[in-house]
Amino acid sequence: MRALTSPQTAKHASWEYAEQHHAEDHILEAARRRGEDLGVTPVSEGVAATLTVLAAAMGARGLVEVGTGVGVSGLSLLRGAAPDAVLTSIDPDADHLQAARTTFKESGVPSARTRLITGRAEEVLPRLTSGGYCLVHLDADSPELDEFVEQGVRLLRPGGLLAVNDALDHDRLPRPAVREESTRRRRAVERSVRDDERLVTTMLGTGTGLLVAVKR
Ligand SMILES: C[S@@+](CC[C@H](N)C(=O)[O-])C[C@H]1O[C@@H](n2cnc3c(N)ncnc32)[C@H](O)[C@@H]1O
Repeated sequence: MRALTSPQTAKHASWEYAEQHHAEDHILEAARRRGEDLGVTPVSEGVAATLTVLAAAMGARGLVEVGTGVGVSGLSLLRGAAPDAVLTSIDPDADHLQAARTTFKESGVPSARTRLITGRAEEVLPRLTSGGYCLVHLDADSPELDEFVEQGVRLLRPGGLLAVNDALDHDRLPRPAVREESTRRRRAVERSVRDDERLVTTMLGTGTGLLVAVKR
């Protein structure tokens, strides 16, 4: 009997189903609408849910994020983290940070649990304490992505977790013919994380790829 759907179509349907496994509440929906207004693409629903689960599994207390955006990923991290966890999140765009503040406020996150820093990660990350954090999330496309990864590993305590969103560069990374700068950058990051003996890593297919690594 002929298959009704191609393997690719079936695979895509499974991915879409998995993305929506966790229905989002009205607070994250409102944050996503603010993202549309500002031209910010928040992490996907599947990535948001994965970040919550990872933060919960670790009982994360100190978290660092590059690319606050409208706060979808930040709130998702805090929802999984320990009740006294503090999220340090960095973004150079004041409008994005304001939108994220609204997201945190609407969710009832006390302001003491977020440290929102207006700045570029390449300037801010080197000032943060080595080994002082449980989880580092990177979600900003930058020519300095490899440096953010190196800084992220430096910031993690042993057992800490690094997560890099959009690690498959909008699904372009698996196509060898694609040689966009952003794709090359992510290929290099994937290789360096995989080859780094300090790390245990895997690539999750959620969203457009979530590269995760634990520091030994
Ligand atoms: C894809 S959005 C982040 C979305 C956010 N994680 C969320 O879920 O709402 C990328 C963000 O990275 C910020 N960004 C760009 N360059 C940056 C840099 N060098 N350091 C820190 N953030 C940067 C942008 O201003 C933008 O808000």
